[in-house]
Amino acid sequence: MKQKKIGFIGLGLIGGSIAKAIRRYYPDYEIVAFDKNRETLALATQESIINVACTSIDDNFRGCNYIFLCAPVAFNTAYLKQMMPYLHDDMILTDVGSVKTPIHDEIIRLGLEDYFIGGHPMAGSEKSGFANSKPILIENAYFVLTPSAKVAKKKIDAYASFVESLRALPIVLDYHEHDIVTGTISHLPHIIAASLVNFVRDTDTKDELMKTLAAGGFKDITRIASSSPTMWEHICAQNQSNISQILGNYIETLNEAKKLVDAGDSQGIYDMFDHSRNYRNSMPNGSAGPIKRAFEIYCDIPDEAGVIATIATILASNALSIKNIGIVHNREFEEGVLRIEFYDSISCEKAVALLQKHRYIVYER
Ligand SMILES: NC(=O)c1ccc[n+]([C@@H]2O[C@H](COP(=O)([O-])OP(=O)(O)OC[C@H]3O[C@@H](n4cnc5c(N)ncnc54)[C@H](O)[C@@H]3O)[C@@H](O)[C@H]2O)c1
Ligand SMILES: O=C(O)C(=O)C[C@]1(C(=O)O)C=C[C@@H](O)C=C1
Repeated sequence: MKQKKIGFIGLGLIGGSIAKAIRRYYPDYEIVAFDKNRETLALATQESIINVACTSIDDNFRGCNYIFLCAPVAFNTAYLKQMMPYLHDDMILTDVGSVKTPIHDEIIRLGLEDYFIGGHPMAGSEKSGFANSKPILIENAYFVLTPSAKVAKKKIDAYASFVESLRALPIVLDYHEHDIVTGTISHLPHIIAASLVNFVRDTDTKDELMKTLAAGGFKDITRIASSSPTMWEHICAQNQSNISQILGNYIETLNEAKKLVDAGDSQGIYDMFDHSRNYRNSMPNGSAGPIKRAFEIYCDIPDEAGVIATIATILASNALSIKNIGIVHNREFEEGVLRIEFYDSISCEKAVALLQKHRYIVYER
């Protein structure tokens, strides 16, 4: 079978992670990449992730089966015209940008709808660049596909299968709807996180007490405030009208919360937290879709000798069989936690209760 050729324009966190996943599952595919950063290309070549490093968009991109545009969103759109000489009937042109309407508008303007299916992995990190990319980043994450109106169904099916084979979860959406949904669940939270951090900086005491005392709550809600300013400047400009509308509605919600506090409305305040807790707890933690959910829990462990043996003994002495156990580092638990896999959901639930009783911090995903 002829091996495929994949092109990347931009090989940072997301481009690099997709390229690494392709290299993992399709070691023989040819990967060509252009990135404006030469060190990135050198690193990707050194790690044998790419076969060809391009210092411009050149003839190396001829004959690609897929071309992934993985630069900041406005640059992806700006590159479309330059991609035209490299498009052919059997290929898919795609992107990974966090906003979809402007790139689709430009695709229509240039008459490239037969080739283009927008893409957007719903996974990421506050860290950027190829050095932080990992094949596991897209694993079990939704990967939104926004097909152009004229693209062949067989191309959509092929792209969805390719995404699945990289262990991500394809989901097809209309691109306008995509921009409203991501505006609410991704763009708004990034603006809230950034403005909250800046609010603390601006109102902190002289001796920076707020900065010193900020604990789990503040850190949980503001991790993403460390994200790339360039990436977010592009996203806010490209999804401007949706974000403006959503921000306006959200400010109304904040005003409602202020009214409850001002009025000392204890029932209203209770309800606000009760409703949010119920809805947040109803959000799926495990993977949905075609990839089977593992019955696993994650446990914070102290850095002490024998701790894994202690946990294994607690579980075994309560007749809970472990399928797999080991320390993991992934996009969520970068410092590393103990991952324990069981054979069924009941064992999982019993293990959580048991370990919590022994004062371990346990996460279910
Ligand atoms: N970071 C996330 O959480 C996340 C998640 C999903 C999608 N995205 C989208 O993925 C895209 C890339 O984001 P990222 O997080 O990988 O950013 P990144 O900064 O890690 O990577 C961007 C890469 O593009 C290169 N680049 C920048 N301008 C370029 C240009 N003009 N020409 C060629 N290369 C250029 C940079 O050198 C870098 O290697 C963005 O469109 C973003 O909206 C990001
Ligand atoms: O986990 C993170 O750090 C992210 O911000 C990832 C995140 C998000 O969830 O908002 C960021 C931008 C994307 O387009 C998709 C995913």
